[in-house]
Amino acid sequence: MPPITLPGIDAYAEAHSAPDPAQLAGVAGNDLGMGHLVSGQLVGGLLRMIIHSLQPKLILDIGTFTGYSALSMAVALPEGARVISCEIDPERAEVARKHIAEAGYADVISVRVGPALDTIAAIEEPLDLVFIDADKPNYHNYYSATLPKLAPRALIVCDNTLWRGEIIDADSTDPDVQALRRFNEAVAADPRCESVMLTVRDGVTLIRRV
Ligand SMILES: C[S@@+](CC[C@H](N)C(=O)[O-])C[C@H]1O[C@@H](n2cnc3c(N)ncnc32)[C@H](O)[C@@H]1O
Repeated sequence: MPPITLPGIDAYAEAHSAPDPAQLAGVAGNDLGMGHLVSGQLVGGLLRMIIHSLQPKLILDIGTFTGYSALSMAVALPEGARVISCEIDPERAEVARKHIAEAGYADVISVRVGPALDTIAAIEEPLDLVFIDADKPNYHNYYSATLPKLAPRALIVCDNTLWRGEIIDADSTDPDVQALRRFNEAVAADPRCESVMLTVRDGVTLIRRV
């Protein structure tokens, strides 16, 4: 993925940030030949910083893929806390379950196979942290479905909200760009929340309910 920052800046930031925890070795999507889909070291580190402060009990990870984001967060969780991770593709879910079991987190992370919106609808406990990183046309649906379920100090973290910088290309006809643009505009205009869009890697938006 081409960076949205100056050439070399992401590599510099990665070199001067905590490395991926050892439990993530081999989880970065390469076994499925799609390493570019994982959220990566900087986003994983940002999520762990949030978790250390927030001390969440329940995290929702929307978009499991190989389990990289779920494991990135699980390693920082306090005792007794859990991650529910949503994946529509059964093959990817199996790969993720294998990685999660090998890392010793099978009791902490539950991978739910099926459309994430169905998984979200079945969750009754308050969500302390939500990481949205699945199909872009559903970002607004994931936001709408999780907002009413948030615990008082919860955060929603959304990946890829600047989409390789193409988000500001007014001529883009890419359906993902158009969906992300509609999502970004809706969040910025929603009086129920406060948000900040960070130019980290591919764009990361943090949202809290006010
Ligand atoms: C970008 S990848 C997730 C990467 C992961 N969060 C990480 O950091 O390693 C997006 C994943 O969302 C899954 N996905 C797409 N549509 C979905 C849906 N409707 N419900 C659940 N998962 C979905 C895809 O199969 C894919 O594995």
